[in-house]
Amino acid sequence: MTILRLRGFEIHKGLLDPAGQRAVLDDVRAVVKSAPFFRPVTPGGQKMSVRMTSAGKYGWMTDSKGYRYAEAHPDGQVWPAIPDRIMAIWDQLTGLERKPECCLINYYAVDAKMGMHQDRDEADFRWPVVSVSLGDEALFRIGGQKRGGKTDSVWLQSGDVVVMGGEARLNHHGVDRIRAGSSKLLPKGGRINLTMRVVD
Ligand SMILES: O=C(O)CCC(=O)C(=O)O
Ligand SMILES: [Fe+2]
Repeated sequence: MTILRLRGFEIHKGLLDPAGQRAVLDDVRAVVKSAPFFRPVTPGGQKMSVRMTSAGKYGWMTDSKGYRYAEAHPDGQVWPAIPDRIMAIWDQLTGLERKPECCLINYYAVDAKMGMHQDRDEADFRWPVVSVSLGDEALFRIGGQKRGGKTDSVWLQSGDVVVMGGEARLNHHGVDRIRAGSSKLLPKGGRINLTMRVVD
């Protein structure tokens, strides 16, 4: 197993083997059954291209009222628990007693992307963010703590897991594009990304 370090992010290449990816995908499907994907709208009124849902005490969401963590899905139901197998990835890579209270699930159709941003709606940036890639490859761009400036890009493949922590916790990052047809994991193509965060 190789670990790449890029701008302070740790990229664990192929942490999940194909069987592990399928098992995590089954867990994601169970979450999505009770908390269906929705299409979030930015505070500025733009529909995001990704579809989202969450597991855990909190879900991350955005609408006209702003970016925030919410204790209920837009349909009013509480979020399902973070599946054990997904939590185990957090345990393996961070070794922390503290557990994430949110696992955000993003679905990228092949034409979806995510603009450069920081993950900064959490209370304490000393806790890392752990990000799992499933399905088609994504061109992931990493910058610094300030907007603009130099960036580096890397293709994330199914089974890769990124740890965004330490000095790099507030580095800007985004997804420029998805490489259609690059994985057979999702029958209809596209990509799923899971990000685990400590919220409170
Ligand atoms: O899809 C990814 O790899 C990153 C997702 C992300 O940055 C986020 O949800 O905050
Ligand atoms: Fe992010």
